[in-house]
Amino acid sequence: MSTIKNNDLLETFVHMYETKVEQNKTVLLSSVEKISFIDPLTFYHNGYSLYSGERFFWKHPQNEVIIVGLGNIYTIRSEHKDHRRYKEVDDKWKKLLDQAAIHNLYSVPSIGPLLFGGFSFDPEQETQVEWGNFSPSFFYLPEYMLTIRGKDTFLTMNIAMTNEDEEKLDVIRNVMNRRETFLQPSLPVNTTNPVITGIKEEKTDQWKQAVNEVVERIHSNPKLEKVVLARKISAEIEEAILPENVLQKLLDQQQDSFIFSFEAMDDCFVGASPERLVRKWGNEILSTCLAGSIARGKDAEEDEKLGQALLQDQKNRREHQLVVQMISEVLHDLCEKVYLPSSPTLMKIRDIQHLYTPVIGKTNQDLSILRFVEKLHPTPALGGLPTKDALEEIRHFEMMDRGFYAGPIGWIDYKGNGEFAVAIRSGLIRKKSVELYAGCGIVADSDAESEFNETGIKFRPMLRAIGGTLHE
Ligand SMILES: C=C(O[C@H]1C=CC=C(C(=O)O)[C@@H]1O)C(=O)O
Ligand SMILES: [Mg+2]
Repeated sequence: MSTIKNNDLLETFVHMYETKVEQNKTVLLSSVEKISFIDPLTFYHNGYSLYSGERFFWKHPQNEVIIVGLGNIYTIRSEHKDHRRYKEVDDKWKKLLDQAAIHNLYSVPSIGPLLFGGFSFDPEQETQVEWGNFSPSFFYLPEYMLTIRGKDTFLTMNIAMTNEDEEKLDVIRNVMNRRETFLQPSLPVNTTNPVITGIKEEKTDQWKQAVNEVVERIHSNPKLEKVVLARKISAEIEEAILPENVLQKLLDQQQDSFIFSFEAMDDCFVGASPERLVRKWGNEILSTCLAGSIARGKDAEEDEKLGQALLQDQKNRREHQLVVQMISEVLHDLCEKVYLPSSPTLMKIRDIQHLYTPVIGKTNQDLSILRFVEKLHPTPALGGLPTKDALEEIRHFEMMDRGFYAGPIGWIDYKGNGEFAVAIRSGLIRKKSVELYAGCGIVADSDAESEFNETGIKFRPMLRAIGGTLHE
């Protein structure tokens, strides 16, 4: 199946090791092979018994790339609770890459050593128990990684070795031999629905009251323009739910979204987000403004009417415009050229339609994607405007820890290419419970009841994927 013969691969690894090793340092060895196609969810599932709690999944909305990681051979965290967390992750990643020997004959993004993970929405927020397994800035490098790009399938193997590892050849051989286990066509993933024994949401009236209060504060504080408030619902499940089951449903039902999972010990953060924070590919930057929402119609005619109504609705246009303003300012600061359409179009996904404006920039190649993440997060589609004031309102009114919900989630490869989605339409699977999150942009003319309904629609993709419904 693989294009590299095992003996050659072993020799390559040993040679790479010998050229890089220094006393007591971790050496990263990485090799990329082109392999025959394997279904990405099968690969994910094949990693269950050895790597449960250390797997990730990523699918681009147009299937441009699918990346699946198994095993965690190197974790990168930052304890900083401010903007320094982005640079710290970047520095640690570059430092590890300085010690890497990479065998890769293909010049496509998202193969070879690649860091996957994300940042919590608000590092100043105290971590609540449900997010205990997710450090607020948390990335890892997988041992095995499948990348599918168009017709090409690649397998990356990463080995982290220190000079103290005694049986170096054995370490390398073991990693090489194990790879076949993950490339087997396995039994199909069990797709039975979990039995949901209860869905609860605390304090819905209090949430609507908070919307009214935020509206008042926007009226009384001329500086404050927008605050995004989120709700959380918890579903209790009879038996532990497998991330691959949820991913399978999301792949079937949410084809136009980024589909992701990120496992941390017993827990898994999973979602289907329509919103890109930023993509960097060479020196090209793409960010997207997504804010302003309306339901889908029952038929094409009603759908079209609703879409037109959304395009013309002043409240939603304002919600959207504040995001465009912020994202285009950031791109103007960091890019040499910026292309911004003059008005939004519609993005229609299964349950909802949004106002959508892409922003394209050309930057200096040396600028890290994490610099863009730092400057863009949180956009006013998740935080508000001005950012600092909005975050204070969120801390005060939401009374919960968003954890990774609405934070940046994605990947960076060793060449600096990468993509981050905004982790909305998402949930945290924890053994027998799932926490789901959904938010909405509150502006001066928001109405609590319709914001409540809008978040209700935003819960649907994840609720459907775990087999539940929300009775409103
Ligand atoms: C915060 C969320 O959605 C954002 C993205 C698109 C539209 C939004 C809105 O219309 O309010 C939100 O800003 C969420 O889904 O949890
Ligand atoms: Mg909205």
